[in-house]
Amino acid sequence: MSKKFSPIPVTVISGFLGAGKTTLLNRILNGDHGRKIAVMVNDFGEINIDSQLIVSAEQSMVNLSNGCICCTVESDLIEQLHKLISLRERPEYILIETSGVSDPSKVVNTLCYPQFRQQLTVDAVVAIIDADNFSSLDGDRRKLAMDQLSVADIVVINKTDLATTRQVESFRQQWLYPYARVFETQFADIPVELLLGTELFETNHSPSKSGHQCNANCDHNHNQQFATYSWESDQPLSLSKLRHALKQLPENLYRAKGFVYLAESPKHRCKVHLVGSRVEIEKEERWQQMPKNQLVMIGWNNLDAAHLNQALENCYS
Ligand SMILES: Nc1nc2c(ncn2[C@@H]2O[C@H](COP(=O)(O)OP(=O)(O)OP(=O)(O)O)[C@@H](O)[C@H]2O)c(=O)[nH]1
Repeated sequence: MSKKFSPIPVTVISGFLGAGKTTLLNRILNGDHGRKIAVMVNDFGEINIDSQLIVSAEQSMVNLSNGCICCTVESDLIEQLHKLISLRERPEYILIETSGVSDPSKVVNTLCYPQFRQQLTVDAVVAIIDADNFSSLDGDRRKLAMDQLSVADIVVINKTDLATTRQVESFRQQWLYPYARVFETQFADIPVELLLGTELFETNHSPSKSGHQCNANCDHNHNQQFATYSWESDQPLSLSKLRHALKQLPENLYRAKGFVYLAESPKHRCKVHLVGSRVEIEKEERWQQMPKNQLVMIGWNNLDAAHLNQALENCYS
C-alpha cells in the first residue's frame, strides 16, 4: 500500500428492506460511469441472495459475512476494505450496499477510522425510501428507517409509481432533512453522475451544518430485532401454489427474496420478491447450475420456522 494513491471514494447505499437498493446498485453498475467499481454487499439472511441479484460482470464483488453490517460484521467489513485497497489494481470507486436492517452511520464511522484516512473518502450516503411501504412501518422499524434517512446526503424517494403525489409530498415535509439532495424515482432511475463523485458527505459535515445526525453509537442489535428464515430445496414448485402461499404469510414477515425452480418453466430460474404485501415472481435466464429453490425471509417478533417450512413444502407441484 502506498500513500501516493489518492483516497478511493466510497458511496454507502442504505434504505429499509426492499426499498430498492439492489435496483439502484444495478443501475449504477450498468450506467455510463467509466469507472472500475468494487461492490460490497451485506445480506442479513443466511444465503447470499443480493450478490446473485447484481447483474454486471464488470466490477469486483465482495460478499460481506451474513449478519448486520452495522452490528455484527464490522470486523469483516474492515478486513475486506483492507483487501480492496491493497489490490494491485485498486478500484477507482467503492459502493457498499448495506442490508435493509442496517444503520449506515455505523458503516460511515468505520470508513472514517484513522487506518483508512489516506485510503478512503466517504463521497456520499444514499438512503432509499420505499414510497409504497414507508408509512406502514411502525415502532422500531419506523425508527430505523428514519435513522437511515437522518444520515443521508442523497435521498431517493423510490417506487413513486406505487404512491400518490400526496404521499410523496408528505415524505418531503415530514421526514427529510433540508440539506439532503432529493430525487423521486421509479425503479431508482437516476443518472449516475448525480450519485457518484458528488463529495456531498464532506460538504454536509462541515462544522457550519447543524442538525445532521451522524450518530455512530449502535445501541441496538438487529440480529435480535429482526428474524430470518432460509429455505432451500431441489424439488419443483407450482407457481399458483407458491403465489397463494406468499399471499398467506404472517404479517410480521415483511421481506422475502430468492430464486425458485418452477414446474411451469423448469429450464429458467425465476426470481421472487416479496415486500410488505406485494409479491413479484419473474422469469430470468436459463439455469446455469442444477435447478433449486433458495429463499430468504425476513421479519420480526420471531418467525415460526416450522410453519414457514410447511407452507413452502405445500407448494411442491
Ligand atoms: N413498482 C416498483 N417496484 C420497484 C421499484 N424499485 C424496486 N422495485 C421492486 O422492489 C423489489 C425490491 O427491490 P430491491 O432492489 O431488491 O430492494 P432492496 O432494497 O435491495 O432489498 P433488500 O436488500 O432485501 O433490503 C423488487 O421486486 C424490485 O423490482 C419501483 O420504483 N417501482
